[in-house]
Amino acid sequence: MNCQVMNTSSPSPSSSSSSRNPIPNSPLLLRRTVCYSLSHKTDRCSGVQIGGCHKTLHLPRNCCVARWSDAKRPLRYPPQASLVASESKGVSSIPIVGEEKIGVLLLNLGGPETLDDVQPFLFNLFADPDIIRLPRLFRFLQKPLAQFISVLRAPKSKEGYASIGGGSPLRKITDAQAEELRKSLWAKNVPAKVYVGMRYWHPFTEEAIEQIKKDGITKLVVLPLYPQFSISTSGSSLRLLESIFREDEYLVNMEHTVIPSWYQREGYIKSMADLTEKELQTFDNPEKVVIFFSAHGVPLAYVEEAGDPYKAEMEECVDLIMEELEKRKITNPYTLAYQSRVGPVEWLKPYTDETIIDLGRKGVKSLLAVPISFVSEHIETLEEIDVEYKELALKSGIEKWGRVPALGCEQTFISDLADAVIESLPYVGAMAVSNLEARQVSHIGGLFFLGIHGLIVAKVSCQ
Ligand SMILES: C=CC1=C(C)c2cc3[nH]c(cc4nc(cc5[nH]c(cc1n2)c(C)c5CCC(=O)O)C(CCC(=O)O)=C4C)c(C)c3C=C
Ligand SMILES: [Fe+2]
Repeated sequence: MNCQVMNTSSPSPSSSSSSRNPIPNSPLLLRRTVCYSLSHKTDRCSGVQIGGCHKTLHLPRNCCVARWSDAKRPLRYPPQASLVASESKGVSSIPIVGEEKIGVLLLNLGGPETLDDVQPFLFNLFADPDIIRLPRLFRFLQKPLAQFISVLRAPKSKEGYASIGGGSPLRKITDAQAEELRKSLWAKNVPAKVYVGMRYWHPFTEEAIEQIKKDGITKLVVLPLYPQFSISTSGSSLRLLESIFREDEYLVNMEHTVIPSWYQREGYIKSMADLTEKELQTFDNPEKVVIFFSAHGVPLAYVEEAGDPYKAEMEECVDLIMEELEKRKITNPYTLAYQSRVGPVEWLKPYTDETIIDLGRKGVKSLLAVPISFVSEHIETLEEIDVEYKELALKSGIEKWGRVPALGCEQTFISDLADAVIESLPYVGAMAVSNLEARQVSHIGGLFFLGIHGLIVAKVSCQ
């Protein structure tokens, strides 16, 4: 087993928010330091110890975690391996690099494809202990509770899905992203096969894993399609993967790298800034538009009690996009709020609906909504933002409403995801043509070895 450990301590991103223009008296985004610096590592591959947090982790030997926070660190390339495609560059051929067969597993939430799927989809979601977190003693209630809540919520959910065409577009879009990512990897001389594994609907993660085994993949890059990490999204999918891996001899011995979050990547930030800049031009007075970042919420206890880094990552992400816009002389006022709350508990604040009303009251006339936690269109962009929040905004005195589209298959974004994959493959990274090489930046993504569970614990315990 070849292991490599790099110091990935993550410096706070430089910023200049003082010169920007957050909205007065509204929830502002001035925080810029993110914790979970998994920074002091011992250089061992088996039972890796990670200090710097208040917990020590003992982790399996064949899993790496790639972080993207320190793009200026010296590059350490392991010995080069030659890239050989197994067959012609066809979709169906299984990629081989040297002796390796490379796979990329994209993780996403999944969505009901028909209205009949809605209730069973909701059951799967609410049966997840990372979505409804019950005390250990009450875990036996998880499934009955999931059944009860899913039946209760189904009519409202169905109405939403009916209004966007009778089902979620998430599968189609994720499949298209997978195909574009595959093409981009091949174009960069990394012949990899790309799989999609959904958490709550088809194609389930278990199905993707079966295919990965059938294909004899030897190196796997796990890439959640959530830019920011949350216990409820990437965390849940990684926890599931961990349990699947633990019980399977093939998987236990397969090298795999996890990319836990990637909101700091230049390509992602640039793509978000590009789309925002373009949409601002559709307003009569672009400089007067309030840029309204709307992220999916999580219950407050996730952040305050369980240590979910989601809020910190979201705030840093917004800062990075605004910094990029500022470089382009775009210094609009902006704010961040959280949408899509479910149930009676308190969620991350400020809430999107309350913030819209507040902005209307303060005399804001033009608003550009930027969906920030999603990379695909789905019910929360197409229905909640485009219909519900737009209607609320217009009622609240906002006259001009715009919305930045989700990234989907946007080219810079997909190419950057491909680079993220390449940089997480040490033996491929040396040979592949990623933008990183073109920029002559010394960095392979900061690899360190960590188990998936360790990752979740580490992410959470370092808050
Ligand atoms: C960053 C993204 C997301 C976070 C964080 C998240 C947390 C979270 N969600 C629920 C409850 C529901 N989510 C639903 C759908 C849904 N959620 C996300 C993303 C995040 N969820 C996506 C991409 C989707 C799929 C949309 C689609 O097109 O199908 C739903 C179902 C829809 C509805 O009825 O509103 C529920 C319910 C909780 C409780 C939670 C954090 C604990
Ligand atoms: Fe959700």
